[in-house]
Amino acid sequence: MISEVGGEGFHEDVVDILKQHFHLICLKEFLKNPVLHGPKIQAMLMWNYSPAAEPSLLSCLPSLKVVANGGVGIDHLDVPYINSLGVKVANTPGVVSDATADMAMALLLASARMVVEGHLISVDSKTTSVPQNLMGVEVTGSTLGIIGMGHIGYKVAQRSKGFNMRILYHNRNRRSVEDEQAVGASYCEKLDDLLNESDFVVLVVNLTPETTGLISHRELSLMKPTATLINVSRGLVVDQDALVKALKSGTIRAAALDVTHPEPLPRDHPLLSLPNVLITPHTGTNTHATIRKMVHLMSTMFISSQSSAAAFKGFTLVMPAVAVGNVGQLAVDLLVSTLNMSRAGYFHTDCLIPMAGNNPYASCKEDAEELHTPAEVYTAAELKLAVLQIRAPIIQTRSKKFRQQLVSWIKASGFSRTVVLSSSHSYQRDDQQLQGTPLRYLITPSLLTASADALKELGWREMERIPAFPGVKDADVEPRLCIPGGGITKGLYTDSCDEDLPLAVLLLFCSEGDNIPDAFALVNHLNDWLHLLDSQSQEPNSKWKVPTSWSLLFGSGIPPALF
Ligand SMILES: O=CC(=O)O
Repeated sequence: MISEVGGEGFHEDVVDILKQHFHLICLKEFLKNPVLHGPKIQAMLMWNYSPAAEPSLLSCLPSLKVVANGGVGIDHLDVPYINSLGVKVANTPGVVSDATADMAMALLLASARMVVEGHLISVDSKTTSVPQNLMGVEVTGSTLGIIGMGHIGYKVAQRSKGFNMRILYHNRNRRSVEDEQAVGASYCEKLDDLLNESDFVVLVVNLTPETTGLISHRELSLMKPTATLINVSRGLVVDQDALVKALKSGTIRAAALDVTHPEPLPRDHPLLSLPNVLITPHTGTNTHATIRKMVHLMSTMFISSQSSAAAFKGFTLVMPAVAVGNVGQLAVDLLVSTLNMSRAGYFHTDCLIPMAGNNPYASCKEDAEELHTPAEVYTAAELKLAVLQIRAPIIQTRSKKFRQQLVSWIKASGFSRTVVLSSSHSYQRDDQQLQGTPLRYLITPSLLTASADALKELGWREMERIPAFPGVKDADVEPRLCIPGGGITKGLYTDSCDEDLPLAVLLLFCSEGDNIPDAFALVNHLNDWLHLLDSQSQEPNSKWKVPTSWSLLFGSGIPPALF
């Protein structure tokens, strides 16, 4: 259920994504016959705070499983109450961060340089001369105080570094020294110090009981009279009456707000008539690219391995086989990291050794604390690409079951093709496999039809079938496919042939050891086919972004002092 298409609901531009995944019903339609529709609704997708997840509505939705919020802030949701109904709450972190940080910078710059005032003068029919007294304040080299150094706050810092700003931040937890150094930010344990010293104060906190009214009379009075307050978090973080007073009396220079309380403000609200306020209507995430990412994340988080909905219709799936040197997994790591893929969900299976760990692609401490599991699905919607990363060994006796689960999920999800990245023991190569490239492919008949031309152009080499008894050419016995060390590769390929599944295997002969160069070789090979990264680079490996977790790949090594 959604509130509506257009108006205050989901933008027309994203409805195609929703329709790919759901049978949509709008609130108005639902309300015409709640008894009929109620039991069918499994997900409520909120946009712009609606439909409101109120008891009167939720009680009509006995089959509801998830309330998914478009946006990261869920302060408008009573999460314990919703959970008590057996309903999960989801939001869209990560994908909103860039656009929101951009908005913070837009407000900061516009307020500092009086962009809106300048525009109004420029288009005013009475303007006859260029005003000399429209004076802004300098951004470059000034001091920025970021309150809330989460994902978005950190991105504000990254941007401000380019303006040569001195960056202070206040956060519940101090970030790592590496995070601080990367953007040149200094931690202010005391909020008061940050307020005292900053020329621009940006609010990027979540709204919680602790942050409600965080900026009130006392805090504003600590700020410089030349300072600007920028708010991209929630209106209630600022005591608006105190802000009106501070702006009127010159306690601070100006405020630039993407958020207010309420939204929009009553038309006679004093903030609206102050000359030193810039207000935008909570449009921090409003870019076509970002709303599509948000909606895609909201949609794909529901996909279950049991689901029969073709959730990834037309997508290419790339997945590793857990094989020699984990080359496939490392190659998939490079894809997720470089393409900045979003985690869309988990592949639920009882066939992998259970494990959990930190986020392997974390770019900051906060991200690193996210828990990750052995089989996760990531997507890059624009590229119609999904990957299933597998991080644990398959339980030996469950290999067949795992393959069956994979095949049925791949089929149900509607992938147009699957590419398995794999490897095989170098030392077990057959004579004919010893020369030339160590890269091989396999392709199922149903994918061959679609890819024959591409393969011809690539000039790739197919994995050779080898005689059943090495050295003995027995015409009665068909040569066999043999992938030593390849894990489920052979089984998955054979199952896919039987099931008519469009699947290719790209594999590399290699040995256990430092398999990073092998991973680059395999992912570059994949890229030659799929053109996921087109950047021309002299050094083919440098176009890939190495995930942070790779620094832990080989332990801490042998102490150099030994040599
Ligand atoms: O306000 C925007 C969000 O919560 O993502």
